[in-house]
Amino acid sequence: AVPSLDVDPFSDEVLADPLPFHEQLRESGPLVRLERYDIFGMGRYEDVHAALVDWQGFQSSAGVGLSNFRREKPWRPPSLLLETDPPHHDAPRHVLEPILAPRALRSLREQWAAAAETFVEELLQRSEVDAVRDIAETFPLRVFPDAVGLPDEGREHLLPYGDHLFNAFGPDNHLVEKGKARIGEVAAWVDAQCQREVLTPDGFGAQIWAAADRGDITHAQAPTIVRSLLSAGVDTTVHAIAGILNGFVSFPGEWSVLRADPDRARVAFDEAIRWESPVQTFFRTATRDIAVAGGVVPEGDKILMFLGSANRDPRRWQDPHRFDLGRDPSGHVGFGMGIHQCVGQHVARLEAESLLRVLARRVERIELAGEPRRHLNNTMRAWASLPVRLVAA
Ligand code: HEM
Ligand SMILES: CC(C)Cc1ccc(C(=O)O)cc1
Repeated sequence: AVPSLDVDPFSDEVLADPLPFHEQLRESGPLVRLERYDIFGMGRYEDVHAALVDWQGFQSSAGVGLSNFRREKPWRPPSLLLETDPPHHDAPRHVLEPILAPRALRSLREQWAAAAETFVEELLQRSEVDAVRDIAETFPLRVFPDAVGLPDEGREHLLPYGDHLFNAFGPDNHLVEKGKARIGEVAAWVDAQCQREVLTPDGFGAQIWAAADRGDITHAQAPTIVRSLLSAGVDTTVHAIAGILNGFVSFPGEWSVLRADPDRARVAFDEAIRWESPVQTFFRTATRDIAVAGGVVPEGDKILMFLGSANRDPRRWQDPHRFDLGRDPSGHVGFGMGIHQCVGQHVARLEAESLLRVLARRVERIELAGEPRRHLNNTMRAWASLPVRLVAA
């Protein structure tokens, strides 16, 4: 029989420190019933990986949150990538892939390297900063909206939009409630930025509209695909960069490793995604009674995949809790896996790498300078504050 746990994975206590629950989940078995929400949970790398790559058995079009779109109306029109399955998923994905591919980001590499130099120069005017507010939130919000092609005003809507979106993948708890008051106005602003006339002619957004002109997607689909960039591309990178800095603060020896070899900035990013897993969880829905390791998931049931747990599963990773630039982090599921694997991961990597290379050259040591504070979110592993001292090289 499938073992069951009565723990609430979306409780403040588990969201603040999920590691004990992840251990309990992995040790209970490959498939576990989470009674609190009448769903299944998977915490081991092998089983999460298997479910992620089996898009026929575990679908996305019923929603990747707790809410089943077959039974409840989504709070916003579904994404044409995240919340679709083949064949509907194919065209939007094939439009975004070349726009966000490494070779398409070459000009951004130079622009973001220069932006990082300017940013770090400003940063080093102060010796103590908050790594969340002054680094992780500031740099991405300075470079990414420009790359999409957004106008300057109103960008303060982006973080609240993402925060509510990621909360809304979970149950309707106090975290979702707190976003409801403003989300109407915030979502209206985001939707307005996806219209062709507000986007600059050379950004990712304009390239999506150009794909509609070519007939690769319809003009009706274009704004929702632009919305995907604004939904997935901000809070994720902000919390990932905060997570990387937390990694270096928690394992100071690793900063010396990076300074000795700045080319390690790329592997540092992926090791940080594995270790922190900014996107901790999301769901799939069984398309039929499906036999998996540990039991059968009935058709229509939701499966919650714990990426953060899979990325620290001792069955897959040696010394999993150690942030280690010497390790090969490839294969981590922090960007998902399979046909929905993060299409923006190269943009995220470039953002982090641009920043890390300059910090590694200009900053000799990053030290904790106060009590870190968690930012709770149903899906994201995030910091509210991370006071640090930057010792200039
Ligand atoms: C460190 C930063 C990021 C993390 C951790 C992250 C994580 C993820 C994960 C786990 C998925 C898979 C979702 C699923 O399988 O249901 C995903 C999908 C996606 N991501 Fe990212 N992401 C990041 C940055 C970005 C950026 C910068 C963009 C846009 C430029 C982006 C756009 C997308 C889109 C559009 C999808 C849906 C892909 C599909 O369904 O085919 N992400 N991301
Ligand atoms: C980890 C994923 C849930 C992040 C994400 C959010 C939103 C979208 C979209 O297409 O709106 C895509 C990906």
